[in-house]
Amino acid sequence: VSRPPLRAAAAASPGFSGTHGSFPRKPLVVRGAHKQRLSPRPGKEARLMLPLAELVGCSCPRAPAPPLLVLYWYPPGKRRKGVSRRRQVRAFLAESRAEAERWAAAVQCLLRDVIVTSDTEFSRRLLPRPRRLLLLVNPFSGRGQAMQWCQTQILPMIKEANISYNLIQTERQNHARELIREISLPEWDGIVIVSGDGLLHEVINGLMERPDWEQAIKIPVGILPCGSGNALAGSINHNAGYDMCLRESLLLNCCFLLCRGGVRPMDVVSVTTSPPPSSNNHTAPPRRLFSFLSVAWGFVSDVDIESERYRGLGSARFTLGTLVRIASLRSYKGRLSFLPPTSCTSSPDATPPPPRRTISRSITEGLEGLCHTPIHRTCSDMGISEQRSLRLAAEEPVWSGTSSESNEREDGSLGGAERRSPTSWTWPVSERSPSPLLFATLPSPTSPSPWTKTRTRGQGPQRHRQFCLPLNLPKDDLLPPLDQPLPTRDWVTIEGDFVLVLALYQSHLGADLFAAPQARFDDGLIHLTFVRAGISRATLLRLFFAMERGTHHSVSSPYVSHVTCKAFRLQPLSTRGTLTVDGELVYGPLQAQVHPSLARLIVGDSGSKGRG
Ligand SMILES: Nc1ncnc2c1ncn2[C@@H]1O[C@H](COP(=O)(O)OP(=O)(O)OP(=O)(O)O)[C@@H](O)[C@H]1O
Repeated sequence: VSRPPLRAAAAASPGFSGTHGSFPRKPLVVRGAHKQRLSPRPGKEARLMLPLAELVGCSCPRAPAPPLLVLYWYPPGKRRKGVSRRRQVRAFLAESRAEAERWAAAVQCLLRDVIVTSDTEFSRRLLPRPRRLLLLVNPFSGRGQAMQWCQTQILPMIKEANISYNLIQTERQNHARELIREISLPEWDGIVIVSGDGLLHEVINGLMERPDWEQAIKIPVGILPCGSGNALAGSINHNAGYDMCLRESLLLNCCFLLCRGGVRPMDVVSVTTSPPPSSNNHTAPPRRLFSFLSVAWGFVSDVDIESERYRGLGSARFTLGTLVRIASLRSYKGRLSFLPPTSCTSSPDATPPPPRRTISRSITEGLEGLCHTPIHRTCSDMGISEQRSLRLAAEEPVWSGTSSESNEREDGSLGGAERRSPTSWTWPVSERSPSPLLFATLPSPTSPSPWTKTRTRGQGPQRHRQFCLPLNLPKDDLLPPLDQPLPTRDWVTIEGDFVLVLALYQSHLGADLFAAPQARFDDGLIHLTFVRAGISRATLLRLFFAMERGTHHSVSSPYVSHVTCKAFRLQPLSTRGTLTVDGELVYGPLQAQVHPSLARLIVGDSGSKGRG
């Protein structure tokens, strides 16, 4: 197309289709752009609608290129479910460079939600500054394709969306966590991990370990899935209304949503775990961490940890791990207590309650009477201080995007060394303690070579070393301390042999495991599924197959229960079975409470078929 529609750009926004009211200054709601051939070809439609919801960005190539407006579209694949989006580039020749730039400004205003009216004069001045993202890449996540996918899929799309970025490869376990504790956050509009869910767990905990955690945890976080489970990415994909998909298709969907940039509140669950049994220090206090995904005990966590050895299979490792574990089905003795949502009143943290009475009714009897939720009987400038956790920038590749700079700072105000040195536990004497920080354990600094795939995941807190938690962290006001009994009122307790206990707060447990269909990012609920010993292998298998479609709540079994709660406590009563938080190994007993909407998640905008 060689002349209009670009020629018409001087007027309001011709060429864009949308709705607006009769009052001329009412904000326009623009749905897309019409493309029309000046000389229609026989058999082809002259007019084509390019929906704004599929547009990622635009550019105007500099001279000596002709005055072009280039639009980047990523329409979803249509032929088969789960087929990747396809990149489409459409270039339009304008009459002058100024006109092309005015069109580019108009497109970007619409993409960045700048309010426009029918008499808006589009120009670059209306635009907010480009977004700046910090990308943290775990090169060993999943099948080790994260860097390759960065180059082939992620970075090109991010550049097309006019987003600037810095990219850092993590070198070892807890690298991202240390980095996040120290960077200057105002430099960034978001922190995006290019990895599996484990790296986001580090980022959330790094944010909560900062003295300024209250602001820090509000920085939007995003995920570009390169792991083998990709639970959060599956939830984001589902939330956008897209069909379930895996691998590159899922990555492209998530990258597209990231470029669109809408943010939603996300619940965070505070989890208090026990020190490792091997810990020499018997007086070691419980460890507190923050979780965005799940707590799992028994079957699910065993599969997660044991299937590490099949990592080369990608997400199929969980299928194989599930089959292996079903073949040698185990049960685990324990006690599970939970607080249903209707009965939440604050705060047992004053005087400890009298000893708890275990509810000894059969599980379905007892729970159906007590629970609100029906039990389905049927079943830096990174701002990084120069400590910067031990040689970050010098040795690892750091790429800068369109307008970002590598602006490392000299000031080490949050100096990590003092915080890393203590080797014993110290609790503040009182709330008025001069130190704003409390020392706790953190995984050992011993770092495996970044270039060998020695994954420390799953080796547990034995490797932990010291880290600091701010004193003013949000209180778990529904829970007494871990070593004290729970209130008798309102709590439901089940004791016996379990096959699994799964507490989930996202809709997906893996990209293809729709394990909590009712869950929303900010519903303020923990979705608990527990399966008691006695279930047959066939029913368990059916349960997992049904989970792929989210229909497992209709699998009929008296051994399977689904409830929601605000807090729970889990006490393993035998040494069997692993316990994981967001896929990372921890030790029980543990307890957890949801903190609604504490964090913010990049989920894409309403331009996609958003849910809720
Ligand atoms: N360079 C690295 N070398 C070794 N471990 C790393 C490195 N970078 C990060 N890690 C650790 O690897 C752990 C697992 O990473 P992550 O969950 O992101 O990927 P994954 O395990 O492949 O994904 P999934 O959980 O979906 O299987 C993280 O907890 C992180 O601490």
